[in-house]
Amino acid sequence: MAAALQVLPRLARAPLHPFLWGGPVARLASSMALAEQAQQLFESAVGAVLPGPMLHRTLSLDPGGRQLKVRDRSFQLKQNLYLVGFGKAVLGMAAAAEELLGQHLVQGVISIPKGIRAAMERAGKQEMLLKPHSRVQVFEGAQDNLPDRDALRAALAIQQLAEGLTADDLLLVLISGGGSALLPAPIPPVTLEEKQTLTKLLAARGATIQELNTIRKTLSQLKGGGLAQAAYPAQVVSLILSDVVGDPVEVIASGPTVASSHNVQDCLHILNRYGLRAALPRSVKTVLSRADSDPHGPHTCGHVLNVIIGSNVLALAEAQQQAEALGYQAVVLSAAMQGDVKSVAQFYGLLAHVARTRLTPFMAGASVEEDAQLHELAAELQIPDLQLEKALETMAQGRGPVCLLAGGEPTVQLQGSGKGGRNQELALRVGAEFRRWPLGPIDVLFLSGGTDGQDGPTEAAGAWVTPELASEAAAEGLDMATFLAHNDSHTFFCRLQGGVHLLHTGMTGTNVMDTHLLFLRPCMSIGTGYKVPGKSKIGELGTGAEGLAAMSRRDSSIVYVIWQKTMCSRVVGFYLKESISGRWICAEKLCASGDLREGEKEGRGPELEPVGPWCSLTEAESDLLASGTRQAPAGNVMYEEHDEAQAAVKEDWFDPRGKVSPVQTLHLGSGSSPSTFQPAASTPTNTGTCEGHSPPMVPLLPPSNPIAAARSEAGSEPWTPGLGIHSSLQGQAIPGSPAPAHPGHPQKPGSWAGTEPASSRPALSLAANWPPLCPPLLLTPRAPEAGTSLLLLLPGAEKLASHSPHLPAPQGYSPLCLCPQIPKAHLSGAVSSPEALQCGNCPEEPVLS
Ligand SMILES: Nc1ncnc2c1ncn2[C@@H]1O[C@H](COP(=O)(O)OP(=O)(O)OP(=O)(O)O)[C@@H](O)[C@H]1O
Ligand SMILES: O=C(O)[C@H](O)CO
Repeated sequence: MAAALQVLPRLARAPLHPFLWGGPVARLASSMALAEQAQQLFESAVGAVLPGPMLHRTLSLDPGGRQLKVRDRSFQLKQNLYLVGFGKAVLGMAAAAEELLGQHLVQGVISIPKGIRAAMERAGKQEMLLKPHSRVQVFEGAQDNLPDRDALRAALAIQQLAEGLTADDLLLVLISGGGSALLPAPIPPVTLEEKQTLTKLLAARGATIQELNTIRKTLSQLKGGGLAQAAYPAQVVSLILSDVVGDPVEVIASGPTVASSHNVQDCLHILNRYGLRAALPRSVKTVLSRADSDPHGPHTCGHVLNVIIGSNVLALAEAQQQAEALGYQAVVLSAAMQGDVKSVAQFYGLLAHVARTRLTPFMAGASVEEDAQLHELAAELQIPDLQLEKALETMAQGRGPVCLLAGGEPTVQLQGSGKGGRNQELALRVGAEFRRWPLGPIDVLFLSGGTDGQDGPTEAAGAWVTPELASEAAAEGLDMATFLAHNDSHTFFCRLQGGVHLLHTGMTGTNVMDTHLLFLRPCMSIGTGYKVPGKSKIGELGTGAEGLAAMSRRDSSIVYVIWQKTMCSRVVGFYLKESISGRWICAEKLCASGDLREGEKEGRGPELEPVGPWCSLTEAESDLLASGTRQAPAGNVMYEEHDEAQAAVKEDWFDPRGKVSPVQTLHLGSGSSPSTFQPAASTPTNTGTCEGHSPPMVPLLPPSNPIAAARSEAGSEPWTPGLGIHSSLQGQAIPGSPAPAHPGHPQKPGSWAGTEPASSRPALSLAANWPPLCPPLLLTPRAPEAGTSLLLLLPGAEKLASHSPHLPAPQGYSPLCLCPQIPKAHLSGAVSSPEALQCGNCPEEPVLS
């Protein structure tokens, strides 16, 4: 006991890590499923970069309508305005330009992706469509983003228009991503087919867009400044929506109005790198051999103004704002995510793992090596603006759920002939990475989507995954590795659960690269269970109510803490912790949906909708958790084998309510401290759907885990922690009086009446009056004797704050001495605050007597 005496004051003073979920979490609690939130954020990102608004921000007419203003430059208008455009966002850009400048426009030609007009019409996006008798001629082509005959016809029409201009004319060039494929004009004798083959090969071998477009420019009449040269001596104003990291105007759509700074040596170098030099068609060799003597020199572009009107930075900023409004700590990791898709996936997988340990510091952390590995990976990816430290710091602040956002364009090296896209492949790879790293009781979701709405040659914009992906796939007999080996991510996601993981937006009419969203949401609720000696299985598993009842019985000796991993109301995994030894037991597939229906029959109150599949511990997680159960500490009854624990748990009775976030979680009431807290008159009820649900409960154990600290410092285990007080006891009679029927819950006869040890009484009494969802943690000595004090760790205001935006900033847990001299009256039903449990002589810091 002496050791404990030394520990306690320290415990009391320990700067407990606040686990704060601020006010906005209440909004988060509107309980949209994570996937819905992810899709909503993705859509908001896309919405922020729609072409019309961006064009209007850059262009204006002077009041007299004589001058066109482009940022701070002015151009004279005198029936001299022409327009050309090419790219995935150009239809909307042209519509906005026509809206503004229609009366001045003499003629226009645009080249846009096949089907985009019909898609916009179907979606009712009038603002993206040209007027019925528009002066702008539209060509649709480049099916699946590959240059074709239609695109070639468009390119020729654009070239013709440009070549016909005079020094009095002004050519407005609208450029966006996808422009290269939509403006193919190979230099003879290179044919369209030869150019197509070469670019396809380069892309498939993982060439970056910079490399790809260096080659394209050299083989094209219009790229690399060729269009500007064709329009000379007319004035040229290019409005560019960037889809390339860093917004390099010479790369976007292969820079048709920017002089190329590359030479033939650069091209040969690239072709060598991808093993394509030897097999080059003769025509390509011919053009390359002529290229250096006929460059599109810089002098040809002095008449050009190139202006970037938008990029994915804008999209990320909007999504960040939306994420914050949903209650997330949102950090933009980078707007320049690039590199091989495998490395990028590894980065996100490891980041989620490291992040998890920062968000749930009371659990085993990532090792120093893993941290270093993450930084190494980041360095290898050479992401110029990566905000990794900021992201990690944000998590370590423990202010609740985190959303990391990134933009960019990783590269895929095609090995197979499957159907997929960069985003779906990345998502699938990240899903596979999640399996490698134990993520613990935390909701994780990764989404990758192309802002153009079309990922590779597929109908989908991208996909989202969670750590459950591997088990979900296995349940449907889908082998992720095989699909990855064939670059068949789209087929994989189509087959998995009827395609629910796919992101479908249809063509968006814009294009600013890809968006990656990584959501990390601590999502545990907690309960206690117990082991009755002499029985071969866990007696009951459930919420704190059952745990308390169990602890109040002399014959129960071990409290288990059950972490439930939930996504919305759906429980996807369970973790049991033997709370004295701190060892984990994995309770995979703790229950099946059939059990729930069983519970329903028995009328045990609000039920979850059965929503399998139920378990999702990855193999790695299971192994890790199960391995902790092998060495049971002496004196504790432990399951030796993971399987046995699982079997026991499965057989057993449990209360499905324990698997749902409690119902009383939103707008619970207000008050400046636990003692003045006023529960709201009514609380939302569990409808069994996502609506009206709270965020999952916050953990009962304080994040910095004083128990572990006590244990390691004391070198012994004097405490029985984990006796949580659960809100479901609220309003119940306290021990000593006849046990009331728990609403919707069959009371076990005699489970707590009169048999509880003295040490449990304050907790039970307090529980009877404690505001919901404010469960204190009671530490009782292992062998409570008369006259023993207890240590009560009160979550205090912080827990309340997490559920009520009106409450002040939390101060952390406050330890409180509950001394045995508490008037008996206080233990018989009238206790309304922790203070009432003090005798008046209690020292400020708890002391064990
Ligand atoms: N089966 C596949 N699996 C994975 N990625 C693929 C697959 N097929 C094509 N890709 C990748 O998709 C990319 C082309 O996709 P997409 O047409 O969306 O191009 P994009 O880069 O968005 O086009 P742009 O930048 O011109 O707008 C290429 O990088 C290619 O490697
Ligand atoms: O068209 C292209 O070249 C790519 O989308 C990059 O802009």
